[in-house]
Amino acid sequence: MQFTKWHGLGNDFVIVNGMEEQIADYQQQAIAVCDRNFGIGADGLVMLLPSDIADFKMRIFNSDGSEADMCGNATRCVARYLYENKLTAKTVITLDTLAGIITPELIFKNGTLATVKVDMGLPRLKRGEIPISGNPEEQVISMPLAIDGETYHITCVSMGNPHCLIFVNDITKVDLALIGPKIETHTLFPKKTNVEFLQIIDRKTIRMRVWERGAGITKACGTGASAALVAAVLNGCTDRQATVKLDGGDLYLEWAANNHIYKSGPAVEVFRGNYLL
Ligand SMILES: N[C@@H](CCC[C@H](N)C(=O)O)C(=O)O
Repeated sequence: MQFTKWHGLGNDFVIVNGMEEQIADYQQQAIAVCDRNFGIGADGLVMLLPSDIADFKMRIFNSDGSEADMCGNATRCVARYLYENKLTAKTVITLDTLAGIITPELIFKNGTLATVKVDMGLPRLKRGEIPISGNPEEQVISMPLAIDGETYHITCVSMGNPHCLIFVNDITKVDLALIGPKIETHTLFPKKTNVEFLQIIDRKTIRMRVWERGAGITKACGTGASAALVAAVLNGCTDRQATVKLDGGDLYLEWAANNHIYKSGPAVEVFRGNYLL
């Protein structure tokens, strides 16, 4: 199986052109290739497939084999992969995902790729859309949640996939590996959730660390950074444009007047190879 290894701020993916490669079971393949000892090593497997409603279909599988609805960092990598491998000549590419049509745009300056800007679509705030148990019409903004004797104030946002965001005064004091899985698998979240801790630096800067559903601690999360901006605005902490500083680097976010979230950042190819099935 021919593959290419990419990352967006250290959130890394094995990208496979599913229009060329035949894979019997994507979930099993994701577990195998993502393994950092026995496989290629990645946070997720991205399959590129044909679509009737967009330029391409993107499917993303977490390292535990579960399929995710969307992946913000992967969309930037996929756009650059498609363009540089001449699978499209377009610089604005539509991707059919389980979260709807997502549109990355390659932005060049003086002939060199400067950034990839992604129209991440609309944030969804109702419990029923995220999903969170309880009244499906309600929003969850700074709701107290007690775990192991500690009370966290959670704000929940879907960017096609679920995010539970928690503001803290000092992010270095958060034991993400301990608390992340407890919130991910809490009974409030019927489809589990991604978990983000946020420290507000100023009205234009957020520091974020993430525990991802199905992948654990990762260096960055594009849907999570998008949800972080929404949560920060809803809690009155930042303006509608902010930099989200992740362990792997910075993403630039805007919650625009059309209510869409726009996210800009890098996409890097690391190596190509032939995986022996
Ligand atoms: N790293 C991604 C999100 C990947 C999917 C997530 N773990 C889920 O299960 O929802 C991003 O950059 O958005």
